[in-house]
Amino acid sequence: MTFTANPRRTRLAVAELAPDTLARTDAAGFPRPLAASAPAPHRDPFAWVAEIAELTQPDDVVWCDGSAEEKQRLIDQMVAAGTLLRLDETKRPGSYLARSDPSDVARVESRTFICSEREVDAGPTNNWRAPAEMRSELDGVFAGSMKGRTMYVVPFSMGPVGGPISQVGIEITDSPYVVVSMHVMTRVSGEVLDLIEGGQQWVPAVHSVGAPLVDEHGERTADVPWPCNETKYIVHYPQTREIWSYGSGYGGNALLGKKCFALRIASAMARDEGWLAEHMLLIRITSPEQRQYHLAAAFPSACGKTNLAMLQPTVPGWTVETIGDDIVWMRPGPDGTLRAINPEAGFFGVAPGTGVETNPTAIETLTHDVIFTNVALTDDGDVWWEGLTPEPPEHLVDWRGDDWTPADGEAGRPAAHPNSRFTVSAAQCPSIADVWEDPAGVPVDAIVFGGRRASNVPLVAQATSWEHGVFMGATISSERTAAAEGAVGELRRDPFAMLPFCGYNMADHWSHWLEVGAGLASATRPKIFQVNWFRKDADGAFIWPGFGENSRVVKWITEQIDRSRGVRTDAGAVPSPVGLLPAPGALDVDGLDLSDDDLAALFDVPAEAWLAEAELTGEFFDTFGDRTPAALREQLAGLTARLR
Ligand SMILES: Nc1nc2c(ncn2[C@@H]2O[C@H](COP(=O)(O)OP(=O)(O)OP(=O)(O)O)[C@@H](O)[C@H]2O)c(=O)[nH]1
Ligand SMILES: O=C([O-])CC(=O)C(=O)O
Repeated sequence: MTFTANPRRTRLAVAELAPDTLARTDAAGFPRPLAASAPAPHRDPFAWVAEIAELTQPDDVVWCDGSAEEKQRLIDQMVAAGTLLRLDETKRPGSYLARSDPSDVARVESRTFICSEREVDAGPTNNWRAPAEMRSELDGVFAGSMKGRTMYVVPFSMGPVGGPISQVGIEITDSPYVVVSMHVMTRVSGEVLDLIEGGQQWVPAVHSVGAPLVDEHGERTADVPWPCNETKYIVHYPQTREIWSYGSGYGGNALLGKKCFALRIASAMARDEGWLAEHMLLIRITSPEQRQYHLAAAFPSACGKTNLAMLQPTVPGWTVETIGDDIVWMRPGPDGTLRAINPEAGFFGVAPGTGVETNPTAIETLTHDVIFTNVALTDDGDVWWEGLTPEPPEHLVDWRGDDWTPADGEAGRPAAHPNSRFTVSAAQCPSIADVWEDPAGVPVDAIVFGGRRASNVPLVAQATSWEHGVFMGATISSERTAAAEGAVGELRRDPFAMLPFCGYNMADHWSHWLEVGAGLASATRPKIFQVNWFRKDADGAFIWPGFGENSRVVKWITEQIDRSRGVRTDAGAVPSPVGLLPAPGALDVDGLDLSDDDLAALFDVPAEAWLAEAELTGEFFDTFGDRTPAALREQLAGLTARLR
């Protein structure tokens, strides 16, 4: 095994990592627990790297520094290995296509585990396993898992390096695709090691594709473009802040700064430390009067966060700037406002459905320096996916590498995988706000919860109080999308859009939200709203035009904030059993091809259906037993009474 030291840290010679730190037994001869058991904040990163190398047995260990040269070197290596295909330089400069193994295309929620000491602390919505049991299982799984491969050590920051709301981690991975993606999605930097040495808490994250290049006889085996393993583990120890991921090279399973750290582990940190880690986009809105508002919105995976984050308003005089499209960390500031950052540095966005009509900003963002995964390849070396252009090209190579013609599409075989993605730096997004990297964050004025609902849920409603808003968040249901394995279209509860991402008991998450809200200054406490772009008519067509037209809803939301602050005195809303709805005429629908019946259908609150849903909400709350906050039970009783 050879170690390539981070050039900034020459003292990391292999001799210094040898035998002491690699010993598997302590001085008294007892088996030493593997890296996985020491609480993260006190762990020595160099000893930890040595332990993981000892366990996984790679050929080489390479410390990554986040430089452009490092990224290009790995890209060139992946092009040579067939993992990446270089796209035509004149059409898509600096861009590449990866085709994953067809079995490794989305997050695997059934193999995602929250290993808190007590099952009740993971709660009924998470897969729980006892930490000790999982640790010993993973010791076996990871033993020798990197044989024949290079182990990369990737120090990264979520949020600007050293910022007051930021956090750091180190991902160990045997996948160069993951390293290059981490370069785009996080801030990979040697400075992170300085922060860790200075005593900053950090999250150790181990990732292996689970495909050693040496067989059971010790013989070298050939590599494949997308190595992975049928068996997968996405494991989190929220109490000791650790992540172990095995068997997948894809997105949220493997880029461990994203869902694993920035949501599952960070949500547990946030609960302990009084802040919030949420599955949200973050935008800055400027009105024609130059008033500014910051809006954070939680939607389940593939329900429109990236689209709303890059909204091009159709209402004249308004602008929306992007700060983040997937994850938001919010911390009460010294002045009682809620300050928010986007901890990521890039977008890992859904390709299908992204076109000039729906998200022109994304299309502009994607003109160069992009890694596409599982989209289709055109005959002239560019990419295509369903929704990029109204008509598909005459011939394509589909996401599996097979020939494809429009007839295949008509036969129900999409050219791009429904969860195909682009990985691109946020800095190259034309609508990125100049404050997007402000370490102190932006003050949040509005919090929005959304989902994909064909019926029942109105286009927009405002919560009547913080508690009511938390109730709205806790009761989100949404139709399943292709972002995770499972039946697409099936309605499932997705509280706070965090069902797959909360690293502790979901009901405790609701209590935490109630507490954080109570601690905010009442004058600037964000107002909470619920939206639904996806309501359908009897023929199954979307009633609301969506996309850029969502700016009309955003405008009403900001006007409601103005009203709450006395900036406007006109009546903007009328009560309904489910919250405040826009008063007649208050939602700007000028110029939209929307009949009065359509508008009525968008805001219809069918009492019967809502009562049935309220009953199911009661059952859902019961699954959390007495952990469900009393305030939410009161909200449910209030809703039921109003509906009756
Ligand atoms: N009908 C309709 N579809 C929309 C709207 N906004 C987004 N979509 C579609 O929803 C899909 C997912 O949108 P994204 O914005 O990528 O979703 P996301 O929430 O960022 O997804 P993740 O990256 O998985 O978290 C795309 O196919 C979009 O075209 C809308 O306002 N109306
Ligand atoms: O994590 C992923 O693989 C992709 C993603 O953003 C999501 O599913 O919300």
